Amino acid sequence: MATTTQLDFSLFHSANPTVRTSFCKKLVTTLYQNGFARLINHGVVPSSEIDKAFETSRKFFHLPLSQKLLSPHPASVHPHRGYSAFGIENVSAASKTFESDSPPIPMLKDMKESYDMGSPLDPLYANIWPPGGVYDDFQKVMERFFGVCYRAELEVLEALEVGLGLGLLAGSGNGGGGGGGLRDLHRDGTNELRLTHYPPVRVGEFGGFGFGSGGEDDGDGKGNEARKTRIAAHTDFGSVTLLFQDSVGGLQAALPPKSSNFIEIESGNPHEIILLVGDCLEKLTGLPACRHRVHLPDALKTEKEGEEGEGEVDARFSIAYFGKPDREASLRPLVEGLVREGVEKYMTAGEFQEMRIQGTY
Ligand SMILES: O=C(O)CCC(=O)C(=O)O
Ligand SMILES: [Fe+2]
Repeated sequence: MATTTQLDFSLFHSANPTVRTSFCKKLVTTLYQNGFARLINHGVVPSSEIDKAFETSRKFFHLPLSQKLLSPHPASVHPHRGYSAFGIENVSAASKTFESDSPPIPMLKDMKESYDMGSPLDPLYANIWPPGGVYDDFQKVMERFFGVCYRAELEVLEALEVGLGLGLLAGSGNGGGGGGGLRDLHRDGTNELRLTHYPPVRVGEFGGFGFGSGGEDDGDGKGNEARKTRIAAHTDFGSVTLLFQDSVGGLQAALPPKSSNFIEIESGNPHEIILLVGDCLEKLTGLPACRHRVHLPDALKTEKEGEEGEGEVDARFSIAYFGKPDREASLRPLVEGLVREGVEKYMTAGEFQEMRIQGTY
């Protein structure tokens, strides 16, 4: 199994400026090389809050389907809020419509159910909570966790500013003058949080391992019914994703970042923050967006030598916090070398996200 390095985020809080700066540079180098980083000792999202969020998520998904459907994700793409039952969202469909330099992504059905929420202060979209009596603590716990993650996001963005040498003119934004900090573009907190539950599944149901009728890498788009995964390969739309996972495994990232070679991002423990570079951060800084998926864990791949892949992969729970630039923020690169000559107007983050989300459902 590949091993991916953990970075000690407590060094960012060091009183010694040299230690702090060198940590930030290491973070940036790691993200340039991998598109993701594993942060430990961060303290910024307390372990007790993470445990509580996972416990709440488990309780929510264990409710009867009829109860979960009382806070349904609308049939349209907006608002991206509420509960999506097993088989509703198909991430590879969205990824296919997006023009990128990544290899084409064959159609795979996602085996998951999820619950999405946004900022309680979002002026555009309200959250869709379970009605009274269904799960009364849910909203309180999730809103609190959302706030904690936003504070963590701002710290991560600050570390990136230091590591990239940005933000020297912090406060100026990036409205054409250049040189503003990343945090200036993330003031509204119009971010999203997603709880995901991947039910237990037989090993043989996964596509792409030479049994069943999978075959993820042939990409002919046929026989979709048989091609299943937990979540198909994609990049996240925003700037930084803070991901928390349990110990089941199967989260995989393309390494090198734009390739189709996937390595497993091991589950250290649920308190680790897995930091993924998203599309907007790539546009702003040139750090490569992390193409990732959740598939058959490496530890179970030996089963492909077995009879019919009859073993079972445990249920998996994850929590993803998607930090995004403000809707009005321009995606003009903050790194001057990336600014394209002749381009006068860059898309706003809101316009870009809209383009990406169309086709997800
Ligand atoms: O479940 C995971 O670990 C990843 C989820 C994910 O990539 C997403 O929801 O965008
Ligand atoms: Fe993702």
